[in-house]
Amino acid sequence: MGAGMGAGMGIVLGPNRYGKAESRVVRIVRDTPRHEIRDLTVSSALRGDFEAAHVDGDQSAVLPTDTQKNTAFAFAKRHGVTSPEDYAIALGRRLLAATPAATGAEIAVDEHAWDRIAVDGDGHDHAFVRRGTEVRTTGVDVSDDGVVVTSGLRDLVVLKSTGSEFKDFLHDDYTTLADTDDRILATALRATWRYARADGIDWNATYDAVRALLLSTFATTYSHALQETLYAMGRTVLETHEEIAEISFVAPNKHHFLVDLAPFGLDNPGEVFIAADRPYGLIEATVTREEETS
Ligand SMILES: O=c1[nH]c(=O)c2[nH]c(=O)[nH]c2[nH]1
Repeated sequence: MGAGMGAGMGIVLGPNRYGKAESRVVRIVRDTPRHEIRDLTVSSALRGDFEAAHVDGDQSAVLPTDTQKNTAFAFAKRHGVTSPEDYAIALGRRLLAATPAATGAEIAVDEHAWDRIAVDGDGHDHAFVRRGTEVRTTGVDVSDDGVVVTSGLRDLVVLKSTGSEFKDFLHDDYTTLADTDDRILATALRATWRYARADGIDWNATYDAVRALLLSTFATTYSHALQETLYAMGRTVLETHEEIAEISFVAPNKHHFLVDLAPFGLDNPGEVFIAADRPYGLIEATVTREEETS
């Protein structure tokens, strides 16, 4: 009963809980060249006797939601993520133990599944494709001039956990970004390619072949920038498919920021990242044949 609130009016605090929702925790295991990825959305909530925080504005029993978030990232390193269940139990126990007023800690973990990109029949060591997000697209223009087919895909989400750098870029007074020799490169690719003709094309086989080329080129090309990766993918497609006149890309740079775990006595050599939602870089490029531009 909240003595300090609604005194005499019969108003009391009902059920309540609080926590940090949807921390995007990405854990890379990189003890060997064959990396593993666990990609989690983690939410925590504490329940218990937090009446004083609501009724009296007294935060002394409240473990901040910011601390709950920090613990989620630190535990991705300290405890590791062998399964969402094991990680969630460890995190829940820790938050409960750290908060005397809590009687329960609820942890929800969504795991986003990644498959290794297949290159020559083998799963790549550090390049991954997100399971089940992509959409195949096509648009056709039919007129007296003929039929123009532009096909493609969107939301092909790919990530490489090494083999990507970004440095020696232009600096001005507002530049704060540090050079990096090793970063996560990830994007939700949108690619559209225009066919040079509409006759005699095996649409399904071509789609499968282009998709496979995009993936294998992403996986095997060392990246100096997303721009270079897009150009490499486009060039390979045009070199391999004479029936394709031009290919265009729209690629959000899905930033993964290394989490500073030093305050918790933990190093973080490229293992625990926060997957940022927005803002994101947006890189767009068309790769075409010389005759198309003249
Ligand atoms: O691949 C990249 N291209 C950029 O143009 C850019 N800009 C930036 O801040 N990071 C990156 N990464």
